Amino acid sequence: MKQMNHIDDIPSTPGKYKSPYGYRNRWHSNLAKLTFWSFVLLGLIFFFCFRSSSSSAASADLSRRSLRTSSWGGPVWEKRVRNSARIKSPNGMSVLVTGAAGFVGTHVSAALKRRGDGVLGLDNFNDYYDPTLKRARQALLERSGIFIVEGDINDMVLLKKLFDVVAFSHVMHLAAQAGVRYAMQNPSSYVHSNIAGLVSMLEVCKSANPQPAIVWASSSSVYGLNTKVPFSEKDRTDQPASLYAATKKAGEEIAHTYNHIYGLSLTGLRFFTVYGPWGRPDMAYFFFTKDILKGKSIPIFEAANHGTVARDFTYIDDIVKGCLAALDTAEKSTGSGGKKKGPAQLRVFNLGNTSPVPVSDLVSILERLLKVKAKRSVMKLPRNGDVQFTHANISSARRELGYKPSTDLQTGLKKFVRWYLSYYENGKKNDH
Ligand SMILES: O=C(O)[C@H]1O[C@H](OP(=O)(O)OP(=O)(O)OC[C@H]2O[C@@H](n3ccc(=O)[nH]c3=O)[C@H](O)[C@@H]2O)[C@H](O)[C@@H](O)[C@H]1O
Repeated sequence: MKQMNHIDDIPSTPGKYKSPYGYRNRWHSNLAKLTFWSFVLLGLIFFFCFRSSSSSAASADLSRRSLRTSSWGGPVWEKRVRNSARIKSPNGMSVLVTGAAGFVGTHVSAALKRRGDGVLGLDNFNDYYDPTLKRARQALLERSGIFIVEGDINDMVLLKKLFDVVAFSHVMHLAAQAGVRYAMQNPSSYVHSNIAGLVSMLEVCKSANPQPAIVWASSSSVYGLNTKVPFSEKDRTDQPASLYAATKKAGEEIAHTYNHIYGLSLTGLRFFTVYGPWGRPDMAYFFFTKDILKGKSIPIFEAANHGTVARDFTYIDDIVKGCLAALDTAEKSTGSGGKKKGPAQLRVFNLGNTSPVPVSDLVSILERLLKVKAKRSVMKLPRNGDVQFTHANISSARRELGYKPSTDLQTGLKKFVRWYLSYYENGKKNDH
């Protein structure tokens, strides 16, 4: 009975249990609770440690993959690097060209090599557009003795190694995430390449001994919503219309900082819609050609009230001349051991053609060259970063670089179409 009573005495609400043994029983119950919660806590600690270590491994893996650096190093690799960067002409320079498998990078590298400069390429061969085109450009450069190291500009260990092996006098920094409209799809790739990548490059350059002079690709897009034409370097550039433009503008400010603090010689080139053979398949003139030939309709943008959309299309050979002149006139950086020793050169130039052409005229030229009528689908300029027109004032580049563009759109597109047909049609490559 007593037992029954005892069992009956256990209340449904434990806190209300009045133990006849008072303190001792409460102590036992507290100990049990403490042990239970300690196990729970330990379990949670283990769970979170495991989770965070596996997620940090995942993010490290992600960052490793995003660096896209293939294996490098060793005596054979170093010999290839040195040979490629070896200067062959008396007053030549040794140039590290980033983005060497890109459109402008390939042409600039080939032109430097032709005149006897030492050239080493660096490229991550990402798949923003068909990598087989980049590989074909690489093969082209290899035939003229240019080695392209496969790696990302964010890989500072690799960059430092390149400067350990070769004392580059110049860096032609063309590696970037290009394209105005793609910035809405993949914003972080613009931050990764155009901001973080630029900073990694400048960090390594500032510590290099000797510091190289740097020429790098900015963009006409920095003029953004500026309406004063033609665009002059003195015009405002604080109204970018796309994230791409904003990252290029940020690059110009970053260049100012590294020039100011470390004495790096820096020249930014604002390219205006560069086109030509071996071009970029994401650009309008390129995919218009492909789609006209396939009989597909092409979207031609127009501004409000049927306003004309126009670009100051600039032919690649003119751009290459501008790039080489910028390298040739670049003064030495003034710092050493990461410290500034005196004021250094800081420049920015427009490299355009000074004659904007409406996009509809570009299509008419392509129709004549391809002998195929385009299926035009005129549509409103989408609000995804495009500006209505660009027009370069090039008097500064003319004065200081001797820059004189000489190829009109008709002539340049003729050369592009000839290349396009031989590359894709005769070569039967259609994966682009
Ligand atoms: O100067 C620059 O700094 C930039 O130049 C280039 O940008 P953009 O001038 O925008 O070239 P691109 O896309 O070929 O469009 C050409 C024209 O076709 C129009 N366009 C475009 C696409 C379309 O479907 N229809 C159309 O009418 C479009 O509205 C535009 O009027 C580089 O890509 C960029 O990386 C950057 O370097």
